[in-house]
Amino acid sequence: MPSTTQPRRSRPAIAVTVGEPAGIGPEISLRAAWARRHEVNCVLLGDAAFLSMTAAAIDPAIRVSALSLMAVRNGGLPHFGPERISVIDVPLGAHVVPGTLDKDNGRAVLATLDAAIEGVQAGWFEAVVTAPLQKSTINDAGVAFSGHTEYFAEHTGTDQVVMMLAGPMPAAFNAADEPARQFRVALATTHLALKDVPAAVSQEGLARILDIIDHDLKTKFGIAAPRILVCGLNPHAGEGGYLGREEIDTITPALDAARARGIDALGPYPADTLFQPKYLRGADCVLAMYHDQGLPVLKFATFGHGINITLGLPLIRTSVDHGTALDLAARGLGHADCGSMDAAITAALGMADAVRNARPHTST
Ligand SMILES: NC(=O)C1=CN([C@@H]2O[C@H](COP(=O)(O)OP(=O)(O)OC[C@H]3O[C@@H](n4cnc5c(N)ncnc54)[C@H](O)[C@@H]3O)[C@@H](O)[C@H]2O)C=CC1
Ligand SMILES: NCC(=O)COP(=O)(O)O
Repeated sequence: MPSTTQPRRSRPAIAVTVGEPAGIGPEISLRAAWARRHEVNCVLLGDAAFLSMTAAAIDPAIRVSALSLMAVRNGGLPHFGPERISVIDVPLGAHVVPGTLDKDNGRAVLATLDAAIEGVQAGWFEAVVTAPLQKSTINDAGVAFSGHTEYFAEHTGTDQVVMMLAGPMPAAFNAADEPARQFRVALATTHLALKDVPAAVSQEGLARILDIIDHDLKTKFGIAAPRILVCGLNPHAGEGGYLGREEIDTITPALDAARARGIDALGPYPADTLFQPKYLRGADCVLAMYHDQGLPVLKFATFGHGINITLGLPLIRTSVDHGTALDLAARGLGHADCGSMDAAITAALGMADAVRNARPHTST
């Protein structure tokens, strides 16, 4: 069966969940969807009346068309042109005061995630991009929730996913003759109290995480032979066992086993000295053991242009590298930077292309 590169659909449809309504998510979603409308059909999932009002306040030229979820279920996604942004209406529970959280809106935020998953599974969307939500508000609404990453895993029946953030590699970390590269940091554990991290790092878990990173970098990012550098858990990667034994008992055996399966994974490296050009030049991804071991470094280098990607899902999900920025939302529209949302949309399109091109098809 011949396999040829499949052209991108002229205007692919992706779902954009607008996140916490009192934060900057609705604004950056509308701005990015409007700015990119000729290239991509960003279908917003949120409260249509609230988004129409917000759109009018951002720019009266923005046109919004409300769709009911039921109508899309029955008739599919209508093929509107780029002169308007489609919004699938997921009504909020309470009036929105920018910058002020209201737990009565928590469940509606979750309902946008459910609609996005349904839409990808039904073939309406090629990918999902999520604007930031407030994890505490969902919990205040009575739903135990630790993040999109875990929610998408659970609601797609996926046992193991990997959170990876990525952004442009700082110029100083590139050789002069080298093309621009991405700086990627994946996490072995996600939203977990620090005291629970050591017990959550296991040989079996690391095996699955390394397999997912290797697989997804190949299939969704087109990297033929990904090299993954792995951090230790303890200071100085355990200092030969004197500062902790996880490197000896867990991480090193997991890396030996991964290499035996053909995965190019090296380490464990002391995390405090790994993030320097000498190591990063040859790496496609760094695997950190926990959230605040890897993400401060990545965000220091790329904040505002970085993205968050969930690897291992049966769908494409990208997100911004920042949170709800309630402080900015409280000040009114026009203060939030859209760079990360824009990058998340670009990445989702690129991943959708890679997946489409990897699929064998017969020319007719
Ligand atoms: N993907 C998601 O849903 C994410 C959600 N969060 C949630 O966001 C909430 C707030 O988190 P924080 O730690 O306060 O981080 P935050 O990213 O909301 O804010 C940190 C600082 O960065 C600034 N900032 C953030 N985004 C910006 C933008 N687009 N343009 C300009 N400045 C920006 C804010 O004004 C603030 O000073 C938490 O509930 C957290 O769980 C955090 C990260 C990702
Ligand atoms: N620091 C990243 C973050 O908190 C985003 O989490 P998620 O909601 O994408 O799972």
